[in-house]
Amino acid sequence: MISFPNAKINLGLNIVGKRADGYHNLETIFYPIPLEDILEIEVLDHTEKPFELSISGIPIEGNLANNLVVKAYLLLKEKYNLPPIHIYLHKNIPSGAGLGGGSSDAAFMLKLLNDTFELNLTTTELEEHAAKLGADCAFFIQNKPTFAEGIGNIFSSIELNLSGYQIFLIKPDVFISTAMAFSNIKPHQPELNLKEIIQKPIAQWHKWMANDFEESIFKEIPELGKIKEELYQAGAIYASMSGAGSSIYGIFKDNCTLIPNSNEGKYLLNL
Ligand SMILES: C[C@@](CO)(OP(=O)(O)O)[C@H](O)COP(=O)(O)OP(=O)(O)OC[C@H]1O[C@@H](n2ccc(N)nc2=O)[C@H](O)[C@@H]1O
Ligand SMILES: Nc1ncnc2c1ncn2[C@@H]1O[C@H](COP(=O)(O)OP(=O)(O)O)[C@@H](O)[C@H]1O
Repeated sequence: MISFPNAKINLGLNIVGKRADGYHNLETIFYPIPLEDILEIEVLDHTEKPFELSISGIPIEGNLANNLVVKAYLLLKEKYNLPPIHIYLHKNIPSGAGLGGGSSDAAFMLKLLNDTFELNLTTTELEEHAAKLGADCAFFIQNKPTFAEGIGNIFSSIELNLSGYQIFLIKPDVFISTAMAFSNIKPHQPELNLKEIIQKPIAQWHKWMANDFEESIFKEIPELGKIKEELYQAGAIYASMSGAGSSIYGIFKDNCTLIPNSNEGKYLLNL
């Protein structure tokens, strides 16, 4: 069975407080975008190994055994005694990009296992399992526009439809540490709640909606701020960094003339 885990962008990201455990409370909107990995599983009949994993496409750093698709499989195997499987993962979503690719792979793996082995897990049960694998992971179970708060793990669905718009996404070749990004932030309450901002015309969003990571990250890596500026100059009606970076996106009213090139980390997507 095959599935296509998609990426997300953050529309606005407010860091609203620091918690006693050192983590930060935030408010953001996760919006699914059609940039997709490919994930396939096949039952292995004659093997001693619990699983095999083949990965292709954009390289992922880190140990294969730490891959979130493996963690998702082992999580359900422990409870439901699943047979050995071969996992094929083709990465099209750049990692370390603020696009949630790893979390999406994990959530789609849970859904794939649920369907393939007829586990009859409910959406809520799938979300509970996903939450154990990463804060934003559960978002990809329902995979629809969502307002997130807490550490990015408390969800409420919102009405927002950007169909007909285009998004131009740029993943520059720079690394940003999420922990470092958080440590440079002074939490504050936004002037206007994100749920109210997205009711306004998109052309007004830039007046109200911000990604709180941008200020310090753009100071450290001016190239990123320049990319955002260039997206506005090219006609974007709203542009922002996604998550803790490093990708930057611009939303266009179906008139984007920028040239995509996935080898250079540039993507044009129809929403
Ligand atoms: C900020 C977001 C918003 O979408 O960025 P992206 O991952 O999408 O870029 C996410 O919540 C990122 O969550 P995630 O990427 O899972 O962060 P983790 O690896 O769990 O955390 C890395 C480090 O960031 C800090 N951290 C993370 C989440 C949070 N709410 N408060 C924090 O202070 C902690 O120091 C933690 O050790
Ligand atoms: N299937 C996967 N795809 C991408 N990254 C993965 C995966 N499994 C584990 N990771 C690890 O998760 C980290 C964050 O990846 P990802 O979720 O794609 O980025 P981001 O948190 O910036 O949205 C990567 O550096 C990688 O080491």
